[in-house]
Amino acid sequence: MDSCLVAVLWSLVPLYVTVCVIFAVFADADMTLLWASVAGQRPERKLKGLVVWVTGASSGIGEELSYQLAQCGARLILSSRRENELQRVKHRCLQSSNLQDEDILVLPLDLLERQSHAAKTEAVIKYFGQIDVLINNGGRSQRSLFLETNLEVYHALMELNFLGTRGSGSIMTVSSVVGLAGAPLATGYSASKHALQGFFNSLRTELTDYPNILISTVCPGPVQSKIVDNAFTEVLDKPVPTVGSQEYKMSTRRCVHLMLVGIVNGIQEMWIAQQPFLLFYYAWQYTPTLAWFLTNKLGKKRVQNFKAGLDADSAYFRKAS
Ligand SMILES: NC(=O)c1ccc[n+]([C@@H]2O[C@H](COP(=O)([O-])OP(=O)(O)OC[C@H]3O[C@@H](n4cnc5c(N)ncnc54)[C@H](O)[C@@H]3O)[C@@H](O)[C@H]2O)c1
Repeated sequence: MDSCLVAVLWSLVPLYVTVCVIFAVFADADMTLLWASVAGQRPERKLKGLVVWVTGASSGIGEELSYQLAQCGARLILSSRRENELQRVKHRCLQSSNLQDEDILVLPLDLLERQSHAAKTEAVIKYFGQIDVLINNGGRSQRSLFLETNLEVYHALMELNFLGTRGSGSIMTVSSVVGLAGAPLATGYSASKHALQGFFNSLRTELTDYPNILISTVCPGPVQSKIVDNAFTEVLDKPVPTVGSQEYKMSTRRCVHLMLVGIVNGIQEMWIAQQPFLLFYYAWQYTPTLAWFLTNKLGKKRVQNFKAGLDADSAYFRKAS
């Protein structure tokens, strides 16, 4: 190789190392999504007037999605099981945006009652005449050890997170980091998210003749929400005994902003997480042996903490006492 070219390449090494260090410390999403958030289409320009259906709109990520979509001028269908909570979210959407009452349809829906979904969809089409974006966000997590968990819990997780989430149209589906990797205490949850990834990754390719249909999958790491309060345990309807502070997790606002950037820029898979979780995604993708080493080390602590009665999430990096 020409010695001049070698010298130029060597001179670029510090720049490359600096970029990598900055990414490793500050990045909270994959590079495509971060680039789109800096140089891509703006959600407030692209979402105005679109009809967007959000499931799981009564709390956490879905609630924040509703507020940011309303501020972008999207017309909304808000769905989850509790109508009073949806009315509360609608009220706040109207207060914080220029939308009118008729721009937001509150449509209570149980994702487990699949026989009702066709009628609900017809109701939306009758009301708005179209659905531009469906955001499959509703779901529940899990905090229990496989050996202690009833089969009904696994059935419920697949019914809700996977089967309750199928649909048609332009679809954004909220998966998880555990849709790409595994995590102890979440065997059924992780399986349901892997099923989602497999289903939508296959469907996306089947629909390549329809380039206007975007099938997009979001894989968030830990995000502030009610997810731990609402998680399944080893027995159906038994609440999680210890829910620690969620404050160390990524803010819901930031996660949702990146999700909207992703959808308006046509990004098919989005990784959204603070460090060190984001680096973990890359480790799983490019260095599985290292990823397994880390998973086994951290996962062991997570199980020990859980068995000691600590909140498995906030105690993740602490030793059981
Ligand atoms: N918060 C996180 O750390 C995190 C990380 C990765 C993925 N996710 C995913 O994000 C999505 C939203 O979760 P969240 O963190 O906002 O939790 P959350 O518990 O605050 O919100 C979940 C929403 O889903 C709804 N829901 C649950 N069961 C339902 C049912 N049977 N029918 C209709 N609606 C139902 C709830 O009412 C609520 O509105 C979920 O799919 C979750 O798996 C969350």
